[in-house]
Amino acid sequence: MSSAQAFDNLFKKEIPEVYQVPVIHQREYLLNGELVQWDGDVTEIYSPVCIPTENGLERKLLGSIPNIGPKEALDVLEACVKAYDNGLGEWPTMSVEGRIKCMQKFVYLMIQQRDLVIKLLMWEIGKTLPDSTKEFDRTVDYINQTIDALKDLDRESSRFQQAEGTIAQIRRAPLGVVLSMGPFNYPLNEIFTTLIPALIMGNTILFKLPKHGVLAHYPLLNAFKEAFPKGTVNTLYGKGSEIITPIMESGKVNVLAFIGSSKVANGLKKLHPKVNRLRAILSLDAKNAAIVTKNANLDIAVSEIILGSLSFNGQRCTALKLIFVQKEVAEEFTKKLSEAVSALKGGLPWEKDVKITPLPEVNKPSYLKECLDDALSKGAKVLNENGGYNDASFFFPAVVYPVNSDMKLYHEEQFGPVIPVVPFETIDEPIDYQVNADHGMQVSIFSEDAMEVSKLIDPFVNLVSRVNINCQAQRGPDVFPFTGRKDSAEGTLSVFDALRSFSIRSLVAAKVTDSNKELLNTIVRDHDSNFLSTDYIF
Ligand SMILES: O=C[C@H](O)COP(=O)(O)O
Repeated sequence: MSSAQAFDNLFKKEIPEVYQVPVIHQREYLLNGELVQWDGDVTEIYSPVCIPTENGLERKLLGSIPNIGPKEALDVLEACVKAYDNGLGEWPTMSVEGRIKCMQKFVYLMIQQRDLVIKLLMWEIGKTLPDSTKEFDRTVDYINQTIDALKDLDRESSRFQQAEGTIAQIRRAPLGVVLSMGPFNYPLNEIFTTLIPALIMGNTILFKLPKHGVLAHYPLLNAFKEAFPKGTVNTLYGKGSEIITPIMESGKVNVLAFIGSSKVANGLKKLHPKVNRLRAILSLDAKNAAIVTKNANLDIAVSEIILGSLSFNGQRCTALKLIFVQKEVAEEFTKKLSEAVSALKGGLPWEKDVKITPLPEVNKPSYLKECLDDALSKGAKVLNENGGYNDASFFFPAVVYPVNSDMKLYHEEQFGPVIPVVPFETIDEPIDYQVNADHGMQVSIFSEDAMEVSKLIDPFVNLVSRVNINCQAQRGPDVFPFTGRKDSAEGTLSVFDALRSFSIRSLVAAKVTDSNKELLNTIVRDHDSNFLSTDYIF
């Protein structure tokens, strides 16, 4: 069967009614608790799912969003600054209990929109039905876990610490205005891993919507409006260079919460006139390696590497983007890997058992082809059937072998369905790769030999922020810390860490005297009667 025949009908099938979504021409943005109507420029939003037209395959129009300008963006910023009011606003001074109640209302309203958001995720970013469903449900779980973690943190804050004749209560205070921006690959889940903890800690939020996955947030706009006090969450739509530049230049953003490339993150930080006053929580570049030694169980390695390299078509920062295989097992491994990749089903996001779907980034297929051409011209081959087949937004995964350090695929973060495989003789080679890389997020080591694994863990725990043994790389479970070294991250996210990242410890301290002990116990009881704690130090 030729490639063209294999995927001939990919975009020509009837789309079941149950997966259809309405065209959404959004004209509102959230400013100071109101859904303000926009009648200026708009940006049209297209799906990676194409439809046949007389001009050939064309991305389906899903709707449009406001394209606000710098003036409106600065109004949105001012609403955020005003709602924070130097930490004296309604939201930053609200009790923890009050903030939790607002967040619970938000979750309740969000869940009402579950079906529509899941469908929009499939249409807008091409994520499969199981993965879109998981993204939504994981986000709800994340918010609920965050609420529980905040209760724990608040209990901690109620206790006093005593040292050298001083007693102190260590409280967690908000930081100010948080600009939250994130990528298309987890437009809901990953953006909420900064937005939600920042919000619940009492900060006010400027939410810049992602380029793809923006309409999936439309059904949630009203939930933000209804659940939180005016000005607590405000939304921004438009070109980053036009609207984010003046916002950063104003110097009024206290925290930049950004998930994307280190180049953009550094550019944004530089715009701030007092960068020492800016906290940055960043999740950035990564080209995570897998290392398959001659002692690996190759079947486990293959199935985990397929998950790691090709889940959501490889469009994950945690994806395995370079596979090192020891020469003794390279032939057997690449054979098993390319057979397994050839068997993956390509299709539309809602189709049963489909693993490979159309890509939202318009230029991605041509970029991937460029990477393949570069590798092929330098002696590599595509090993699997249909590898690199491309039609409009669809690109079937390619296993490329043997890759070496002269090729783009060795260095660049492909963020797409291409698996470069590098043969190695001694373990020094993958270690050198990681030492010389500008990033350091995760590695996956495949070996059944405990001594070998043990020897490999030691260098890698100092080079990356997570070493996976006989499994793919990933961010979750969300209670685990998620960070990276070098250009991969700044700060740490996780259910627990994020609450700390988006707050600052603020002490209430006093000399230890009988009268102060009495005073402080009263303060703690007052705080606890408000809410949670039952433990006292005295
Ligand atoms: O794109 C980066 C995400 O943090 C990956 O998350 P994940 O490992 O849960 O797919």
